[in-house]
Amino acid sequence: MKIKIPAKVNLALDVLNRLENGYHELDMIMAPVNVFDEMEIQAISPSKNPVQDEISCLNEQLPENNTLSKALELLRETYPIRHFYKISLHKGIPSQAGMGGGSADAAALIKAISRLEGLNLSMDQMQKIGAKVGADVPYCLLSGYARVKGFGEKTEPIFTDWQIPVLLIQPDEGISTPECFRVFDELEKPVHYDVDIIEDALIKKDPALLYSTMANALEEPAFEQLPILQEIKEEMNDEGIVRVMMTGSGSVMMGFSVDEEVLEQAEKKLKDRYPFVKRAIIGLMEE
Ligand SMILES: C[C@](O)(CO)[C@H](O)COP(=O)(O)OP(=O)(O)OC[C@H]1O[C@@H](n2ccc(N)nc2=O)[C@H](O)[C@@H]1O
Ligand SMILES: Nc1ncnc2c1ncn2[C@@H]1O[C@H](COP(=O)(O)OP(=O)(O)OP(=O)(O)O)[C@@H](O)[C@H]1O
Repeated sequence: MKIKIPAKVNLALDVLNRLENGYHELDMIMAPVNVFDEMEIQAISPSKNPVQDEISCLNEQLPENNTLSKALELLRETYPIRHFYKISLHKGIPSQAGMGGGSADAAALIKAISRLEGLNLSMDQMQKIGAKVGADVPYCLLSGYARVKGFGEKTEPIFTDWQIPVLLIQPDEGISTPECFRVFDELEKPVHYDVDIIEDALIKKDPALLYSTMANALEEPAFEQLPILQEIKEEMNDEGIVRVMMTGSGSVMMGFSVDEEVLEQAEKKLKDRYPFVKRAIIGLMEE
């Protein structure tokens, strides 16, 4: 089975509270974007007497304890899984980017194993497993536009078919999510945002309202850690891009303009300056 796995971006991220376990209570709007990982999953024939799953990534080094091995381990602890699997991943979603790459891979694998093993797991069952792998996995299982709360486990679909052009730029350096939250916790006056109004802008498909209200509370701590993000924001503004915001805990910056030509020109100008510069469509899950 071959699967194309879309990334996500955040159109809103408010941090409400620090929870006792060190995690944070969030209020977010997530959306799919047409940047993909590719994954091939095959059951290993019992005639080969397999003793474990074989997970490989063709174009990047994955840590031993990655989101795919974690998802498989949790599935095996909870459900009767009859086969071992050979899984080959090709990463197209940048890492430490705020685009949920590792979480999206885990979500796709949970869905695939449910089908291949005939488990027919419900969304709720899959999200319970997913939440133990990572905070973004429940959203990635749901997919589409969604309001996401709690530490990431409470997901509600947002019904809009808006397709929003965006220019994505990541510098050489990524940002570690725990490190970004650590710096957030040290901020003297964290700012809060009205996420309802951002959701309203999406439902109304109103670019002016969206661009003027969208917000990410992790931008300030991320800019403290990685000042080049502020420079990228200014460079994108200089190219005529009206609104620039970071996704998730960074380090990808998103540039918005209703004039796609502006995004195209900016992409041409900046593509040799940074390792990841890509025009994409938010809301689109196919190529
Ligand atoms: C901030 C976001 O990037 C927004 O999409 C995500 O919610 C983070 O999702 P993720 O990378 O799947 O997160 P996890 O792998 O579960 O957690 C990584 C680390 O991020 C911090 N973390 C994550 C989610 C959350 N609600 N509160 C947190 O404080 C914790 O320090 C945690 O150890
Ligand atoms: N399947 C995976 N794909 C990529 N990285 C993985 C995977 N599993 C574990 N990792 C590790 O997790 C780190 C961050 O992964 P990922 O790309 O998902 O981060 P992110 O962009 O910060 O995600 P998020 O938007 O959820 O915060 C990587 O640097 C890598 O070491």
